[in-house]
Amino acid sequence: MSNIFTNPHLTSVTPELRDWIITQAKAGVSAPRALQAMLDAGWQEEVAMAALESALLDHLQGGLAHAQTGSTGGNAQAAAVAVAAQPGADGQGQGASPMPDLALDGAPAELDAGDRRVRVIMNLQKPRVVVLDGLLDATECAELVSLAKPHMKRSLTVDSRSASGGDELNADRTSEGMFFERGQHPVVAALEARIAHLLGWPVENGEGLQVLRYGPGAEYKPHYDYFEPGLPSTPTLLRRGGQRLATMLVYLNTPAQGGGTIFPNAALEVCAQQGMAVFFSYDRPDPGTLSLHGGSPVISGEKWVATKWLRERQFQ
Ligand SMILES: O=C(O)CCC(=O)C(=O)O
Ligand SMILES: [Fe+2]
Repeated sequence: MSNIFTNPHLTSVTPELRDWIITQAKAGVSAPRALQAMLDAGWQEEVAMAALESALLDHLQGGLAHAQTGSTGGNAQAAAVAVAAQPGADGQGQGASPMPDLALDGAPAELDAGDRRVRVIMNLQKPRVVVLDGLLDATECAELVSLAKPHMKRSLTVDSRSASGGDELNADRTSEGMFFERGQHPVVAALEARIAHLLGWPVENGEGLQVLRYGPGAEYKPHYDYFEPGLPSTPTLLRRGGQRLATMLVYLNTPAQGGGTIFPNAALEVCAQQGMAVFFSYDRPDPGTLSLHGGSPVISGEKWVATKWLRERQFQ
């Protein structure tokens, strides 16, 4: 099990480690807590301290000409506090970083998805949730289900206690699932291209499409899709393209009863209807985005969905 945190010879700050440290600071995680996560993951204290200090100071010097961090050897905790106090890091969503989003200025009834038009059903600002209709047609939904069916396995979630970011069975998630590679079939590629077109976000920044099946009683309890700062598994997960920023969930069938997607902070339930999709985004890995969501239990029938998670950078 080798990763950026367990290599005892690592003496320089990699871009992934730097991003992870800065993400921690922006999410309000204190420098001592970030340091502890690195120590827990097996880093030598001097190396971890140096990485923390240099990443935060570099970041401050690049983005914050007026930051008062003391001497050039100023301590990392002061730097972390200064970063966390910046606009966009305070839960107000003012960050300059681009986000995947839909072109909904002017309240259009339909959006261009490249090879088709999709209808806009609902547009909520906070949490950011948009419901679309017609992202897939019934034939495409059925094709995705039949391509996925032979490969379905009990869904796993990331084991947050493991620095390797391994998967584990989770009682909160009683669905079955599988992942396609990007572009693995024409119908997968078509959906990926539509999502990229609608959101202005490169296909390459998307994780492989995940298909889930829920039988009667199965559910996915409320959770966040972003990788929680400070957990041992997070640095490893962030290496593959940075944070998750948004989710596009497409309903591949219409369950007879139950199986909607709930957003408890908005008291909202999006009903699962074949071909419709719910998009939601989270501009920082923080509950303040109100992006808590879950798949409510299927009462009768079954539920099939496809999930596309969008990363900050190219997912590999
Ligand atoms: O099935 C649903 O409605 C939610 C699925 C979900 O939250 C996920 O795949 O991350
Ligand atoms: Fe989710």
